[in-house]
This record gives sequence, structure tokens and C-alpha cells, in this order.
Amino acid sequence: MDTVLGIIGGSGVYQIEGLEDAGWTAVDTPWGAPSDQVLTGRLDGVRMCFLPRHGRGHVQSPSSVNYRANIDALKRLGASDVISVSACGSFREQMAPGDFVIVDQYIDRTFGREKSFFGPGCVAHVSVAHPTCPRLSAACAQAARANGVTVHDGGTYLAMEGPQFSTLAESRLYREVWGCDVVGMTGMPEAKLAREAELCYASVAMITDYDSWHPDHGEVDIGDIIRTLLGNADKARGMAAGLPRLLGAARAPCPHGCDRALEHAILTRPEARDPALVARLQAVAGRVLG
Ligand SMILES: CSC[C@H]1O[C@H](OP(=O)(O)O)[C@H](O)[C@@H]1O
Ligand SMILES: Nc1ncnc2[nH]cnc12
Repeated sequence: MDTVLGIIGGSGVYQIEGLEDAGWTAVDTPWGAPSDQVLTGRLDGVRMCFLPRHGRGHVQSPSSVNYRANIDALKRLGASDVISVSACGSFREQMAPGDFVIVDQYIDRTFGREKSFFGPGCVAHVSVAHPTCPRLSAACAQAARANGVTVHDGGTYLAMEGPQFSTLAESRLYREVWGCDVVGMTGMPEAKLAREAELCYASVAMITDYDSWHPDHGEVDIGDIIRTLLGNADKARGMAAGLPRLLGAARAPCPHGCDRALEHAILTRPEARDPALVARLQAVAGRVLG
């Protein structure tokens, strides 16, 4: 199997450079329109698909992003691995603005978003105990460090609905009581959907601020965030450029089973399945649905 590297660019990351045969492609999905066209091309012999999460021009809010369409579009283009790049606030002194945190856990506080490809007529339950892929996460950490970024291995991401930032009481709750490390508005349901689509998924939190808990930094200031974000975006592009060489063009099965997540997950008996939903699931779950 070939590596096809999908990258979802967050706030400030609306394109990547240096792809051979680069072009923006419109992708239709049964879940509606993705956030934008997908930039496809090759880097160091590896096929790449880049999708700006908020669309070029930053059109989609965290609540309006069509997460199902985005994941389906990348899977449909053949992605084997997806790297999610996100601007995040930090709950830890040592996780400073400009640093990257390789997220490995989440607390999902989002609501009102479509969180599954499955539903009535085709019910599935996948495990998200370990929602990110350790192999892909390690490659991201290595590629970012090679670009001079300070990288923290492991961190819990609090996914909030937004679009407003947290109140001071929420910020303290997430940090002191729930033990979260970073906060953002888009990590969920993206990670859950990537697991349902049997994609290796890694999440790179690019720290832009200390949210509002830090006594020396006051409340979140969007002007400060944007300034930090622009520097972070260059680092993210540097990381992305190093990944194809690290991952290689030929891809062995995932040692952690990300690419087999649906193996025993579908509970609905074949004869009881809704043909219309089964048809919509073709790109994400065709491997097990036949
Ligand atoms: C720019 S501040 C808030 C905004 O940035 C993050 O987006 P993304 O995760 O796509 O980088 C955060 O989740 C909010 O949507
Ligand atoms: N403090 C914060 N809270 C939520 N999302 C963010 N994105 C960047 N900084 C953030």
C-alpha cells in the first residue's frame, strides 16, 4: 500500500508550498461539501492532499466546519494518514506560545455537531480509547523538531464548541480539575471521524496563547493569537515538508490497528442495513461493508 498523506490545516494554515503537480480539486461527498477544494500533489515521491479546515479566506467557523465531508473527501482521495494542525491555547506554563504539542487524548465538550458517519440502519461502535496514531504522531514530532520547533510529546486537548473563548472559570476547570493541557475548538469530532474512517490520525497543537488562566497573561487576545499564529504556520509548513521523507512512499499496515478500526465494529446485521446509508458509507467503510 502507498502512503497518501492528508493534512488538515487549521487557523493560519490555508495552503502548503512546494508540491509537484499541484492543483486544487473539488471533491463531492455524500455528507455535503468539504470546507474547500483539496490541494493535491507530490512531495518526495509521496502523494499529498491538503485541506484548509476553515476554507481559504477563513470562511467556516468551528461549528460550521463539515467534519464528515472533510474526512470523507480525504479518504476518497486515497489518504492513508491524516495530520491535523490546530491553533490552541495552553494550560501549562512549559507549553509556551510557539511550541507544538503532539496531542494524544481529548475531552470532547462540543455539541450540535455531526459526530459519526454511522446511525440508524448501520450502527457501529469504534474504540477511541487511544484516538491518535502513535506512529504518525512520532513522525510529526520528529519532523517538527528537525525544523527547530520545541515539541511536547503527549497532551490532552479540550475541545470546546466556541466560537467565544473560555470564561476564566472554564479555563480553571479544564486546567486544574480536568487536567487538560491544550484547548481548541476543532479537534472533535474530527479525531472520532478519522478513526471511523480507519485513518491514521495525528494532531499537532500549535500553541498561540495561555487561554485566560495565566496570572501574568490576562485574557485571550485575538491580536496576540494572530501574530503567534503566523509564525506557527511557517513552522507547520516546515514540518509538513519533512514528513514524506520520514514516512516513505510504501506503507506497512498500522502497527496500532488504526487502518482496521471497523473490523468488528458494525453491529447491524447485513440484511437489516439501510441500503441508502450503506451507499453513503462507501468511501469511509467500503472495506468492511463490501
Ligand atoms: C484563531 S483562534 C480560534 C480558532 O483557531 C483554532 O482553529 P483550528 O483548530 O482550526 O486551528 C481554534 O480551534 C478556533 O477555531
Ligand atoms: N485559548 C484558546 N481557546 C480555544 N481555541 C483556541 N485557539 C487558539 N487559542 C485558543
